[in-house]
This record gives sequence, structure tokens and C-alpha cells, in this order.
Amino acid sequence: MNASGGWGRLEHRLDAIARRMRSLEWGDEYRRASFVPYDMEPDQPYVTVDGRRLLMMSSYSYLGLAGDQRVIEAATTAVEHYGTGNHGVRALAGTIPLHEELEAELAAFVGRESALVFTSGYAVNTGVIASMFGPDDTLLVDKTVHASLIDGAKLAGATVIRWRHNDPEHLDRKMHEVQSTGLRVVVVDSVYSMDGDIARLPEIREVADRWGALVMADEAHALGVIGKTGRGIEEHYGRDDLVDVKVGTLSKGIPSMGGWVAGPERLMLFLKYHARPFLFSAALGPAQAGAALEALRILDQEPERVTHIQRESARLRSTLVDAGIDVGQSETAVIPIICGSDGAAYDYAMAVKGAGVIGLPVLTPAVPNNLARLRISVTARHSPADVDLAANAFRLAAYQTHLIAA
Ligand SMILES: Cc1ncc(COP(=O)(O)O)c(C=O)c1O
Repeated sequence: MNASGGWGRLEHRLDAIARRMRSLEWGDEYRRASFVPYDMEPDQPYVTVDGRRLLMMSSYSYLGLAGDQRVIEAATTAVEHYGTGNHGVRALAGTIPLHEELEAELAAFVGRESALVFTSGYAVNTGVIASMFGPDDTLLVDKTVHASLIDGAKLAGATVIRWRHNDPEHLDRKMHEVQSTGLRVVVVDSVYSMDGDIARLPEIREVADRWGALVMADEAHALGVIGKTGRGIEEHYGRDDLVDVKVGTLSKGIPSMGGWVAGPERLMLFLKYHARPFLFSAALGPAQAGAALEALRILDQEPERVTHIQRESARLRSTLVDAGIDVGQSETAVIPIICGSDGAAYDYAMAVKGAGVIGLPVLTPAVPNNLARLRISVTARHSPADVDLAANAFRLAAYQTHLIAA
């Protein structure tokens, strides 16, 4: 290959990006730590890594349903009945009854008239935003919303204004900066994936209403996690009027793949014909649809899973805080352990692993400089004894790595 041609210039660009990632080179040991493959043990939440049995504390499977026999059977039945793929987009031979059942039950579960499922949460966020909004519109996004929402705004060609994380007063100030007369859309994550705090939605809604803005909330880390029965942010605040467009994923609490959007029937009809990832990409596979539907039904029938997550995560958080460990603003199953530099987070993760627990580091640029952390989450599969074991490991490793004073 000619190094002075296109490939050489690409190499140059990759080098520049690697340098921007500060201390680290591509694929160094810090970053490799996040890509370690885990073998699932039948007695989840334990995993095997390099022949060692370790307690997994960084799973997104909040409801503990990954590996649930009922969910596996539903996926298997769907494959036996419909095959392994849908071989078409939803509008052209790709729709199976499971999609429509899943959409109807999701809509009912999150308290909306109608819902649509896509093949990922990323596809929902980019597709919904890019089809609904355009260059005249302004998206006012919390500074830490998920990247897929920002990508959607870029695709829409809309103006993006970022406001300080979870700060409704700052949002109000930013409203003054909007120049165009198009739509204003306030975008939040219901639960922030790296901090575990909950959007201050009643106050945010108030600001939005004052300015005639729509509110869109991403429930990816909220479904099955917050609200008494896991219905997400509106149930958490005991309101049903906080969100105009709800979106979410089927790959976290719901142990499948796919994403969803819920709202008025008219909006879903519009999205069916305008959201490009829905219209121009193959439909959600039968196994994924079957698994998601079964898991949603289990969530509906077993709200004690949600209670368990909330009780045990509160207990873990208070043990860590009592030990002097910084867990930021966490108030959900997602608990960050803030370490500082990328190196500090890596050393801490290794010490935690030495104590028998997996807590995966999240490094820059995924989080701001000097706020590298371990991202911990409590699931319905963690028994109180597992949580105690994890708390001890986090405490011990914090002493060993001088994260807290002995
Ligand atoms: C808040 C949030 N939204 C959307 C997504 C994307 O969902 P998916 O993985 O289904 O594409 C994620 C997943 O990482 C997420 O954390």
C-alpha cells in the first residue's frame, strides 16, 4: 500500500486521535481490560475469566433475566416457528405477529398509546430524531446524554445546544440562546448510564412548558430499574405527563437486542414511513422479539425484581459511602466508583479483580478528564450475600490502591 496515498493519510489521522486520547496508545492494556471475554456460569452473576470464578458487578442485565429459562424457551420457540431471521424490512414481508404483540405490550407497559420496535436502541435514537426534526429545529440536550441521541441530532441537521448536566436552571438560560423559530426539543436520559442519577424531570418539564418545547426521554437504564414496578421515570415521579416521546432499548433490563419508541398513535404511523432505520433495515429477529416479549411479561408479573434491585443497590451505595468511597450522584442500580485518572481506575479495577470481583473501568474519553471510574451495577441476580462480598472487595481494593486512607 502506498504510505503517501490515502492509506498513509488515514494512518496519520489514527495517530493523531490516539495522541488526543492522552496517556494511552491504541489497544494498550488499560483499554484491553474492558474487552475481556467472560464465560457465563450457570449460577449467574458469577463468570469465569482465565479459569477463575469471579462475581460480575458490571452487567447491564439489571433484571437478572439473561439466561432465564423462560426467556430462552420463548426465543427458541420463536426460532422454531419463524426461523432465524425475518428476511425483510418491516414494510416488506418482515413483520411477524411477535413484533406487533411486543409493540402493543410495550406501549401498555410504559403508558403510551402506541410503540414501535427497531433493531437497536441506537437505531431508534438516530432514526426517530433524524426523521422528526430538521435544520430549523433546536435540540437542547443534557451534556451527558447518550451518544446516539447526539448522532440523531447531527443527522437531522438540527442546532444542538448542550446544557449543564441535570440543571433545569441552566436549561432555562440556554433557552434564551435559541435563535430559530422551529421546534425546541429537550432531550434527557431518564437514568444517566455513567453516573446513575435520575433526570430532574418535573422541573425540566416546567422549563420546557414555559418555552413551548417537547421533551424526549431515553429510558434505556430506567425500564425495569426505577418506578415502583419498573415502568421508568414517569412512575418514579408519580406523573404521566412528563415525557412526549419515550425511547429505550431491549438490551439492558430486557435481555435481548432491539430498541423501542412509544408515544401517540399518529407519531408511530409517521415513524413507520419516515424513520429510515425502521424503513430501510431488516426487522428485529424472531429470537430477539420472542425473548423481549417474554422478559417484558416477567417484569410485569414479578415487580419484586425491581424492589430487589432498588433495595440492594441502596444498601451497596450506603456501604461504599460510609467507607469514604466517591459514588458521585448515583441514586439507582448504576453506581460509579470515581477514581480520577485512567491509571487510577485501571489499578483499582485490577485490585478489585484480585479480590474476586469484576468491576469494569470506564476511561476517557467516555467520561471527562480525571473522572475515570468503575461502573458498577446491581442486578436482580445479586443476592444480599453477593452484594456484601462485592462491598468488601471494593473496600479492600480502595485501601490497597490508596483510593481511601487506611
Ligand atoms: C442511554 C442509552 N441509550 C441508547 C443506547 C443504545 O442502545 P443499543 O445498545 O440497544 O443500541 C444505550 C446503550 O448503550 C444507552 O446506554
